[in-house]
Amino acid sequence: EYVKYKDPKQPINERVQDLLSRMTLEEKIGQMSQIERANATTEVIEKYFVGSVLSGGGSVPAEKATASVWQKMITAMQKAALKTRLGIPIIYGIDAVHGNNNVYNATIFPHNIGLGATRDPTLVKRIGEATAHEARATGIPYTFAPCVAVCRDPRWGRCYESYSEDTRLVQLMTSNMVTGLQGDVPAKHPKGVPFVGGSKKVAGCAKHFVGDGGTQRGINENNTVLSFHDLMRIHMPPYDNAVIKGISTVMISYSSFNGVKMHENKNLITDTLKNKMNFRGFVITDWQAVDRITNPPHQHYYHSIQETIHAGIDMVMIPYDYPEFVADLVKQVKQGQIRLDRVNDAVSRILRVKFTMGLFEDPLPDPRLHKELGAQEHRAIAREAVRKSLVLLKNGKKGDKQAMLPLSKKAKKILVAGSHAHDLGNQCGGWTIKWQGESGNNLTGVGTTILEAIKKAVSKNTTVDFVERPDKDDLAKSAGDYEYAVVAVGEPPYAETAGDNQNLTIPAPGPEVIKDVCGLVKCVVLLVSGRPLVVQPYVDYMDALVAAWLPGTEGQGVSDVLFGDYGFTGKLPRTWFKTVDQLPMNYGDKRYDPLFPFGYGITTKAA
Ligand SMILES: OC[C@@H]1[C@@H](O)[C@H](O)[C@@H](O)c2nc(-c3ccccc3)cn21
Repeated sequence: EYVKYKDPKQPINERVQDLLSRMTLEEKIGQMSQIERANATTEVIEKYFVGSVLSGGGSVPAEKATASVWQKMITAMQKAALKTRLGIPIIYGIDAVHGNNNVYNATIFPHNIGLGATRDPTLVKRIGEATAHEARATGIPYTFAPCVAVCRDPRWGRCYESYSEDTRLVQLMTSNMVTGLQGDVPAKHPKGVPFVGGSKKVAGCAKHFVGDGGTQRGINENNTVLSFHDLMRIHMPPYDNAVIKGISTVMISYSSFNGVKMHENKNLITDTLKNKMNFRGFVITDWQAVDRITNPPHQHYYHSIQETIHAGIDMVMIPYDYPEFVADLVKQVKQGQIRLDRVNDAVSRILRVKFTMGLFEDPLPDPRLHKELGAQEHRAIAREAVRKSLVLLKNGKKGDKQAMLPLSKKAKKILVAGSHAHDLGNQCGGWTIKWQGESGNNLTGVGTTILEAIKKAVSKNTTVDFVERPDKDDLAKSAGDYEYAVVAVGEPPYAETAGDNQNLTIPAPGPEVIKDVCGLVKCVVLLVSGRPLVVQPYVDYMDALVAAWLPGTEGQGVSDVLFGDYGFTGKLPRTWFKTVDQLPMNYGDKRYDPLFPFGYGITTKAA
């Protein structure tokens, strides 16, 4: 018999209403549930009418799983969903935040702070497009990106996930990343209605709503204390850009605004984002965030469900305790403690996204896209992004006859030193294969370290010595042999609270390596970090200093610029402080005394 919601020629709102009218309460609440891959068996998907499955950071079907292994897993889950009474497809989500970064052999792009340094919106759009293709290569139609945080304090462990401290720069990059991931919204597309342009694009997620980058002292998930005016001036504008570009989903922040947990902030989620800004996609929680609005977590869980659903949450990321969530929510609706029209609104929004993105017509992964994973053209875009993200902060000492950079490719002998010279894990940072990332070279698959890139760039007659931690006395004997040294040091990989840091010093033995090597050999220091660090005490030792941020797998982007095939064009996306006791200190503050100001960057021409 004719089933309206299955007819793609019907208007989306009519398909939504028709399907909603056929659903039981259990089927509705199943759609509101997002569970973790590890327990998303076909039985669970069928029994709970699960609406969404996610890979938490590092959650993969198998170590070094190929694109086809990913697709097989998702296909099995999807077929289970399609077997349910109404055949509503699941939407599978993952954190593809700098490429499809959980996946072995994926192209790993620079993290957002580096993209902010490029000041190149069309590049960011192309990165979004490439990321969408690499996600679809693994059968994944939904990414929890872009993070549109405006990081106001680099002590925050997630500052590298923020494009900038400057709201307008974040807005510019947000518009372009959303468009790259989801596709260009058609002309006259109504503001706020979600849009995904077909099966090579993915649904995006603007996160973490709102003020995640404004917490006190940068403490992750903590309290953002601001006037409402300043919250709307500094942290809200990127969400308006995302909504205008048809963002499909918005993820709520663990943090609080003036002491109110964002996950139960009805005024901001419903009154502001949904009603005033007309966001028509779905609002999703962060991981176990309903549990975590209380301390200790999961206290009064029954009540927390009521508070968060009433605040405007539509989909709940309940990786493990979905049975309790579903039972509690069904009970509260049946007893009238949670209104059915709130549930209907949530489910309508979820269905609207699934219909819009064509999930009902195209529910299954497309094996023809396997080759998109780690494709050379994506690596070329990533390499371009690395080139444009590098910020040159010093280029020669006072009185030098000539600048230090670009380096000569024809030097007889050079030294490469430091913990970040030959370490892909350090180069990629957090959210890489594993949630926290990991130092070392056996994680990401295809990639080029800074050392490997340097070796490829120099002439075949150049000897390249790599000593990760040179001994000062040994070096003193051989220093004269080296025309110059490249010292790559910085931060180990980290994610979220593990990255919170109140002193922001360069981790040992970085400072010692800088002093030892640069004290004996002309040196350029590459700082590989998720944010500005304390460098003032060491700058005088250096002949040149480059902020490289977290460049990802395409290390040749670094050598391209070091050796002058391309000029330096990057500009600081955030203020470089002198000392941490100045923090928070942002461009535009009355008291502004940086080592290097927001927007600073020495430019050079290609040699
Ligand atoms: O990976 C899903 C989301 C991600 O999109 C969010 O940006 C991030 O805040 C986040 N933290 C956890 C997470 C935190 C602690 C333990 C386990 C998982 C999970 N997630």
